[in-house]
Formats: sequence, C-alpha cells, structure tokens
Amino acid sequence: MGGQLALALGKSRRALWTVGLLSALLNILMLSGSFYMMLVYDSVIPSKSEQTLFALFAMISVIYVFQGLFDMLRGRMLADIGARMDRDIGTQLQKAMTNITLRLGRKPEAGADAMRDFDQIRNYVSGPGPGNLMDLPWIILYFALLTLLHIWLGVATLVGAIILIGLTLYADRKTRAPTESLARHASKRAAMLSEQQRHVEMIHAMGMEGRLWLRWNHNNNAYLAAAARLSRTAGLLGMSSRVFRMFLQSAVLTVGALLVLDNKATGGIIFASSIISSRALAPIDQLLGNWRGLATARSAWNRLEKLFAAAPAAALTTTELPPPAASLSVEKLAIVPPGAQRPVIQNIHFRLSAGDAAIVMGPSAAGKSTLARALANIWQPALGSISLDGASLAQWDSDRLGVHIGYLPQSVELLTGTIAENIARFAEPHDSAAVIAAAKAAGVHDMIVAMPQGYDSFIGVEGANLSGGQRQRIGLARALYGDPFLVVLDEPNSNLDAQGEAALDRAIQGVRDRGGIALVVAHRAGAVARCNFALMLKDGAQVAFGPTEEIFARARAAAPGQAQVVATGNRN
Ligand SMILES: Nc1ncnc2c1ncn2[C@@H]1O[C@H](COP(=O)(O)OP(=O)(O)OP(=O)(O)O)[C@@H](O)[C@H]1O
Repeated sequence: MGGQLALALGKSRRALWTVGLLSALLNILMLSGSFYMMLVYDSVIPSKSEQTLFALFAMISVIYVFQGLFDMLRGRMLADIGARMDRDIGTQLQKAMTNITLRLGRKPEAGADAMRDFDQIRNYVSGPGPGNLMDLPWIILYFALLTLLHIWLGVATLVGAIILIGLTLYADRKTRAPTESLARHASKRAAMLSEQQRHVEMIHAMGMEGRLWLRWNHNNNAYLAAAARLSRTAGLLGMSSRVFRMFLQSAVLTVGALLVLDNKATGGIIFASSIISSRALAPIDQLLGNWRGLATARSAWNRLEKLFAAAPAAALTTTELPPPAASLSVEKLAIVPPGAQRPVIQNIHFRLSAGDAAIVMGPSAAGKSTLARALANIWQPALGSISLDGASLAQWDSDRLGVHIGYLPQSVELLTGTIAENIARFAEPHDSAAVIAAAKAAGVHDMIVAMPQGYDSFIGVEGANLSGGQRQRIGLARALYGDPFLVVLDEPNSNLDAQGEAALDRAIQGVRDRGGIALVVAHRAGAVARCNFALMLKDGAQVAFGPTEEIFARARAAAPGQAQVVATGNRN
C-alpha cells in the first residue's frame, strides 16, 4: 500500500471506519438469532410463558429491522467509497493512460486495460467483498462465545475454521497465476479484435480474414484455457467449502448432542451453538465464494499501482504562462520515440519568429514526423529543448498548451462526431464563429455548407463518411481553430487537389499574417509556396536550415537537376 490507489482509498478513511463500526454492530446483532433460540428452548418452553415468548419475539423483530438497516447502510457506504475513489483517481488515471502510450510506448489498448482494471477494483470496493473482510475479525467473538458454552464446541469450530482458512490460502495460490494469465489474454484478444475491426475493408479485400481469424483463435484458445482453469479451481474450492461447512455444522451439532447426553449442556445450546458456529465460519466461506472477485481486484490493483509508478502524471503547473506570441526555438533537440532505445533525430537546432513559416523536408524516415510530434508536445525531448517565447514546453500544462498549438497529423485522425465538433476540438459548447473562421481559414467552409447538414454533418466513425481530401481539410481547420500560435502540419497536402493546395497555401499565409508560426512537413517543395524558411533533415540529422531560397539554391548547386523546384510566390 502507499501508492495512488491506496491514497485515493485513504481519502475515504472516515467512511471506512464507519463501515467497520457498522460491521461490528451487524456481527453483534447477528448473535441475537441464536440467543433467541436458546431462550425459547431453555426458558420459554419449560416455563410455558406465552407472554415472555411474545416479548422476546417483538424484541428479535426489532433487532432484525436494525440488522437490515445497518446492512443496507454498509452497502450504500461502500458504494459511495467506490464512487469517491472513481472521482479522485479519474483524472490521474486518464493522465496515466495517456502517458503509458506517449511516454512508455505501450500499445493504445493499454489505456483500455487500465480502465478495465480500475472498474474491477471499484466494483469490488462497492460490492459485498470489503464487508466480508471486515466481518473476519469478528470470528474471534463467535469462538469466544462457543468456548463459553463449552470448550469442545469452540475446539470443533476452531478446527473447522483452520481447515477453511487453509482452503482459502490454497485458493489464493492456485488462482493467482490463472487470474493474471486471463487478464493478459483478455487484453490481447480485445486488442486483436479491435484492430481487425478497424481494418476490416483492407482485410476483406485481400482475403486475409481466414488467416487473421486463425491468429485470433490461437490467442482465444489460450484465453479460454485460462478461463476454464480458473473456473475449475474456483468451482472445486467452492464445492469443497460448501460440503465441508455442512459437515462441520453436523459435527458441531453432534458435539452439542454428546454434551446434552452427558448432561453437560441444555438442549437450547445444541441449536444455538450450531447457529453460532455457522455464523463464525460464514465470513471465511463468503470469502472463498467471492474469491475470484478479490483475486481479480487484487491483481488489477497491483497492475494499476505499477502503471501509476511507471507513468506518473506530470506535476500540475501552478503558474499560467502568457500566450506565446514571439518565437519558437529548438535547441540541440534529440528525440527517442517511446519504447525505442536510440534517438531517431538528434542535434536539431533552429529558431523561428512570429510571422515565419518553415517547410520541413527530407527523404522517407528522415525524422520529419518525429520532429512534428515533438513540436506538437507529443514526444518529450531526450536531450535539448523546444521553447515558445523562451519557456520550454515542459513548463506548460498540456491542456493549456494545446490551445496554442495546431497539429495536423499525417494520418489526420478525426474523431467520431460532427464536423463542427471536430473542428472545435470537442469544446462544449463550441464557439460557432471560431469554427467558421477556422473552416474559412482552411478553405473548407464552402464545401461544408454544401453538405445537407452543413457543420452538423455526422462524419461517421473516425471520419469514415468523408473523402481523404475532405478529412485532410477538416483536419486543417481543426489545427487552425482558435488561431493557435504554433501550427504544425504533417504532410497536409498528401490528399489535396489543386484547389485544396491553393487553400493550404492561403492558410499558411494566414498564420503568418496574424503573427503565428507554421511548420509544414512536405515531400514536394512546390506544394508549399508560402514558407520563408526551410529545414532539411536526413537520417535524423539536420542537413540545412535557413531562408527557403538560399537553402534550395544551395541544394540546386550541390546536386543540379535533383533539387526540387521551389515554388514561386514565397513572400518573406
Ligand atoms: N514509435 C517509434 N518507435 C521507434 N522508432 C520509430 C518510431 N516512430 C518512428 N520511428 C523511426 O524513426 C525514423 C523516422 O521516422 P519518421 O516517421 O519521423 O520519418 P519521416 O521523415 O516522417 O518519414 P516519411 O516521410 O516516410 O513519413 C524511422 O526510422 C522510424 O522507423
């Protein structure tokens, strides 16, 4: 204990104490049934007093009402503790989920696994499990009472309890590995299925369904085997504990009967001790019955604590910096992609001022997208820094910084929703004027209003209802939304026609005119005529940086005929 989850649970300390107190009351009240029985047998029946019987019955009825109330209250409090944990850990969990993908390079599904793990913990905390655990110490009270009735009754129940505890520990050992294995296979199974669903068209077109199904099935068989192993073990243990408890109840009854035959106890004691001993063993029995829930929650807890330790959320910055307005400087930058061992770009060094736009060029795998990701605050520098107005990006809270950054990834990545929601980055409610201004800046307004539902058109799952060019232009509008200071466009022209390219040119000029900075990754220099600076990368190194005309003149001189022609119209 001591990790984030324990801290979150610790915030409900007072509620946990109250649950403990309610458990104490419940366990004491639960004895009343046995006492009632003992009194009826040993006092009421010999004295034949109906009045006493009715009085006792009224008392026990009231006690049962309170028992029900306390039980309900305990259930509600545990549900509240689960909900509070959810509120307290929610933001941290979301940040950790982002971090494990962005910083540790885990597959995106790891985030969904973390959420599932947390659901399991919350479900356990809000369910009857913690109540069972809190009932455990009260077993001692029942033993004490049984021993007071007669030492042999205590001994018989104690032996039974030891055997049941042994079974519980055995269950723990036996279920630990299959529980872990089940979680691993379940996550892999879900990830494979979701990937196949995402790429169903390509898979279908190229006849890969059968092969992928076999691959999925292979993993699914492992999942099913782990599930079967777990349920066999749990079933066997559940059955053993049930049978053993029945045996034990009869054993205690037999001990009681022997004592009565020996004139060492009254008849009422037989029944009372039988009830008390079954109450004493009930918490252990319930623990065994719900073992799977506890084992799953515990392994989920361990995984999540490891996740929080490995990907701690960035410390919240308390001082809000003014919006950047003057410069972008990149100094001796090296980036190691998450999960990679070596830097894929190093020693990148340049500076741009408000009103500048730079084209980033280079052959495939030169590191252009890596630089774009670093500038968009996705991947952190392994060495060197990226600063806006002199302050490194690390000094910003990522959500606050995001407002000042426009990013169009190579794969565009629209989200399921309407055009307006996507352009407005899902701001709620969105600013219609800003959405329209961004769409106009990206030259896509006319195309949007020509659609039957205009800005409210549903774009389908991840933009599936749009053409490649439409997706790219709406992605550009999203990057321009809110006039961010730094606009990073990764191959924004790969799907554009001549009209789209002209709109892109105007958009870049627009960023420059309003005093922003644009960085445009492009393979064709001609496609981006409005950039006054050029950055050349090759094999992760900076080959050249400077005014576009100068860089291309140098390139033409070094390799005549190979250098691409710089488009005319480059305004400095
Ligand atoms: N997540 C990653 N883990 C490890 N290596 C990576 C990762 N992403 C990119 N790389 C490597 O970094 C190098 C540069 O990739 P990058 O995508 O930045 O190139 P690029 O210049 O944008 O290429 P292209 O023009 O083909 O898009 C490549 O060798 C690639 O294998």
